[in-house]
Amino acid sequence: MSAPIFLADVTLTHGRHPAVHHLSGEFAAGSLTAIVGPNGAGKSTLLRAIAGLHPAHEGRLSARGRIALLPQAAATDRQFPISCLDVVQLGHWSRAGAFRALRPAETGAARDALAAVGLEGFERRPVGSLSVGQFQRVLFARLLVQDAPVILLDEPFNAVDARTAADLLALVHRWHGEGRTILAVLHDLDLVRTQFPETLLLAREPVAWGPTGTVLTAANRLKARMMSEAWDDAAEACGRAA
Ligand SMILES: Nc1ncnc2c1ncn2[C@@H]1O[C@H](COP(=O)(O)OP(=O)(O)OP(=O)(O)O)[C@@H](O)[C@H]1O
Repeated sequence: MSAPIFLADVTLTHGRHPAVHHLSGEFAAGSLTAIVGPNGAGKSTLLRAIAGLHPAHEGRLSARGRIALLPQAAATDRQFPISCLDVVQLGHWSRAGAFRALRPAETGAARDALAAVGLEGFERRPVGSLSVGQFQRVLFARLLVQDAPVILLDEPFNAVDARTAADLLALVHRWHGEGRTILAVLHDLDLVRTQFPETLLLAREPVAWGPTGTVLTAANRLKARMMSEAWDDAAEACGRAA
């Protein structure tokens, strides 16, 4: 089976400023990959590009099939008055469209998803009233409803307690067992070592990509740190080609 996500010499920029340089490779179907690297390494930008939310400045990025993205919690505004059930039901939109009413089975699936993340009885609660961990559970319920073959998670376990992280990680493993392709941006390297078979170490340029044990070596991590210390945030794209 061909890879659902394929990148050939991809460069991503914000305005003229580079965020990801010259990334080539593929995420194989059914793979479970951690994306790690220093702050500002381009990890979120890469996920958004794969999700089709950020165009490639150079190179070719192809992503096949439906893709579900869990954005970083800090990027999510939940001050508007919307219930947990409504947020989860938004997961149906890519298939139902914005204009037809949801079928009873779809509402049922959203209720089941809330129950599956431990939030039975939270259907009518406004999301603004939830704790950080409870809201992250709601977003995972929305991913369950999206039922996408490719799932992108941006720092999914940030600021959640150990029990919530364990429950959400179990869902990630369930999705992996179902053959979905999963990419997760993570900072906890112990978690990556024990739970994620593949890793991409990014420092705007790729440092290493492959089996986690071969990527997270001391030498590669030092290289990533040195590359991040050498960043010139005012640089124009694209340094290597210039
Ligand atoms: N909307 C934006 N406009 C301008 N520059 C941006 C924007 N978003 C990100 N950048 C810049 O692009 C670079 C990569 O940012 P990105 O958020 O992808 O990094 P990251 O690896 O996800 O970082 P972190 O671990 O801190 O979340 C950074 O220098 C950042 O300042």
